[in-house]
Amino acid sequence: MDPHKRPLLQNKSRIFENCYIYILPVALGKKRMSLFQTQITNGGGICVSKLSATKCNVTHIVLEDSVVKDSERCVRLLSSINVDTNTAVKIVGTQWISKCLKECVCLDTKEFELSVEKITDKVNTKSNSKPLNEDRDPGTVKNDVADFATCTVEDSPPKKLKPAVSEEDVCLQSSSKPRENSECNHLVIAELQKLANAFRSTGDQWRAYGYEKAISAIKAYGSEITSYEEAVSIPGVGSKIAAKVSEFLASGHLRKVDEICGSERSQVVELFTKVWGVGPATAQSWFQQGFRTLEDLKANPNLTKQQKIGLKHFDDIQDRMPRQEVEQIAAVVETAALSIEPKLNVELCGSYRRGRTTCGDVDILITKQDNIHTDILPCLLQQLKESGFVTDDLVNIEVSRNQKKYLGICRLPGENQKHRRLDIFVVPESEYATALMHYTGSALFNRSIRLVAAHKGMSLSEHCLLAGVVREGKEMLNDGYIVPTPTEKSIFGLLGIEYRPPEEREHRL
Ligand SMILES: Nc1ccn([C@H]2C[C@H](O)[C@@H](COP(=O)(O)OP(=O)(O)OP(=O)(O)O)O2)c(=O)n1
Ligand SMILES: [Mn+2]
Repeated sequence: MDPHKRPLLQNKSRIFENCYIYILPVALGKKRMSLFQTQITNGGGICVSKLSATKCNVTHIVLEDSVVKDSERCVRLLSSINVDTNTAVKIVGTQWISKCLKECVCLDTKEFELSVEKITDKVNTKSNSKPLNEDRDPGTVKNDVADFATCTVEDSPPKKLKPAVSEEDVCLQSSSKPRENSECNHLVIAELQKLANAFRSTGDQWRAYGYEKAISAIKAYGSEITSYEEAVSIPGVGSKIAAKVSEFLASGHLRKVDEICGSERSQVVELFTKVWGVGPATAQSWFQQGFRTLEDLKANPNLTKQQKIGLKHFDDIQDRMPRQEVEQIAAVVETAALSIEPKLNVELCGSYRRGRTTCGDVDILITKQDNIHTDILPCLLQQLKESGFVTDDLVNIEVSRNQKKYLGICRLPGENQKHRRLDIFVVPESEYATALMHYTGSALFNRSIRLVAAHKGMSLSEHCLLAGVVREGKEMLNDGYIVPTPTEKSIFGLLGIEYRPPEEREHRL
């Protein structure tokens, strides 16, 4: 499925309307449980947390897929909750929810259902042909239901469970081994990242984007992925990448990584594209010409000015800096800017504003009030170069409509300081919020929020938010009109989505 065409959660219709769903927490981790609950609620359904109190309303009981497949275990678990076989309650696997979400409809449960007759038969056989729960002391049944069915994932496991629930089930409820969980996801992510990098360096941006989106989604998901179904249920992970996750879970290995990343060519091309100013085509042609190492490249007479700078500071630029250093660099720029014009607003954006502990560069947004007519950026750069702080220009001042942008390299004064990438953006007051949002990112978040805007007949850029935009395919039939956006919150409001603080913009919407 085209990832751009996948409906966003916010746009999902009320697919679970009239569904009263109880999810059995067994074998579901906290994160997964809450993900399902959120998705059901967003889809207009009701999550029933206490089966005992509302059982007459429950339309669906959802069990983890592995549990549904193990009928013996189902018998044990269901006999400990008060399942009334005479009601039309459907007992389904979690895959039902995943598929409904994926296809945006409330699918028929047949394919995912556990037949109640089948269970009743089994239970009856086990309990000497007596109907479910009939041979049990009503008090015991009540306690089972209270102990088990009211146990939400936040609760600690019931202290004393009746024999109907095994020790194993109790352990699974608390989603054990969180350290191993994240380790396993990290390993999968590392393999997928290799593929993303390889695709990017060969110029296959579309595929690289697909992998990066999936990586971001897996990071956001958090709990251990244990199956293909679970992987594919994560919004942002398509069937092909879910199959890779599943291959890795089964073998600890991805054949595609060997195939794509194993060759000398791919390793060299990937290294070359890390040099600032080098794209996939250039990197490939250098490989073709026989260059293999960064040392080799220094002897290449065809390097551009930017590539020479990128090569000279390669190690420093690759290194991510701590937040404190970002603050020190920003302070130097702010002091210089305010010495030129005290009314300027200087703000840090990029990964720093999103709260990342390390940053690849320093992104500084300077907002200039309409009554300031000084051409700030050239004056600022002159000052920063005279003091020796800015050491190299990568791109001289670029003008885009009302905004100006500078990309370069700087270094803090003092011993052992590294060269760092510095970006400065100067924007007018009217474009402040859209620019702040754009340069805060992340790039993935920006893409997804722009997509939301497009779905609503709007267009969002670093310059402005346009409404009344009419598109036919990629063509703009009507450019629309600018809607004032004084703050970031106003942008979220106009797009009809809940405000997200910068720390929550690491992943797509
Ligand atoms: N292709 C891109 C590149 C950038 N940006 C926006 C979002 C980024 O967050 C912001 C700054 O770009 P950076 O490359 O500096 O990225 P970050 O600051 O997010 O990360 P890093 O720590 O690597 O600098 O610009 C974008 O929307 N699309
Ligand atoms: Mn940055």
